[in-house]
Amino acid sequence: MDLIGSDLACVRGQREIFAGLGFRVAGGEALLLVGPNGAGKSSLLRLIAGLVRPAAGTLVLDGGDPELSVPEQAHYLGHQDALKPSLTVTENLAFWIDYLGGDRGALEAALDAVALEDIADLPAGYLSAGQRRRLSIARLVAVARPVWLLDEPTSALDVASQARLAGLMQAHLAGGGILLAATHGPLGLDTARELRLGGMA
Ligand SMILES: Nc1ncnc2c1ncn2[C@@H]1O[C@H](COP(=O)(O)OP(=O)(O)OP(=O)(O)O)[C@@H](O)[C@H]1O
Repeated sequence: MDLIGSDLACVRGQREIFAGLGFRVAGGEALLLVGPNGAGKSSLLRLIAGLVRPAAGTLVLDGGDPELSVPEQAHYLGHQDALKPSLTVTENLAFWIDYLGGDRGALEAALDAVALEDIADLPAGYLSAGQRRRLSIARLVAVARPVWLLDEPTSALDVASQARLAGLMQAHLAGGGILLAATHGPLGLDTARELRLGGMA
């Protein structure tokens, strides 16, 4: 399986963020999007996730499910945690599993994977920033999708949680998954390639 972007261009607010951008990421590979603030790392992830329309270019998941779009085969972890504060940890994850067409039987193991099982009954509104992020990460574990799009996934995570996330990313790659992550620092992946985006500092 290969995620292939060709000649992609992105325009936001009538300003060209990037143009002529190409990349290919194979199953089992990670591509780190690096570059200064405003370079377009988040924009590229949002474009692949189907949240921003490309001004030009094509994006295909070669070897993916031809019945599904690229966004339907991708998990997008953005800056917003997309949780309902009045619902518990378990209820939030159950919502996401249903929404993403997953199996609720995967819920408990996913909470364990992000070490939230002890606060499973707490409303999400009471969670710390790092706990909220871990709950968002749990949906990637609960519902299998071949492409992970992660925007600064370690933000708010403590050292133990960063190591746990690194383990989850490595397992995803070992299973043939594709990973693209925007980051300003190391993510604990030894073999990741980098795509450097330009732009204003
Ligand atoms: N909705 C929007 N409307 C107009 N311009 C936008 C919009 N969203 C982002 N931009 C602009 O697009 C450019 C790229 O932003 P983006 O968030 O993709 O950068 P980034 O590389 O992820 O930056 P950072 O490292 O700060 O997260 C910035 O100049 C930003 O101001």
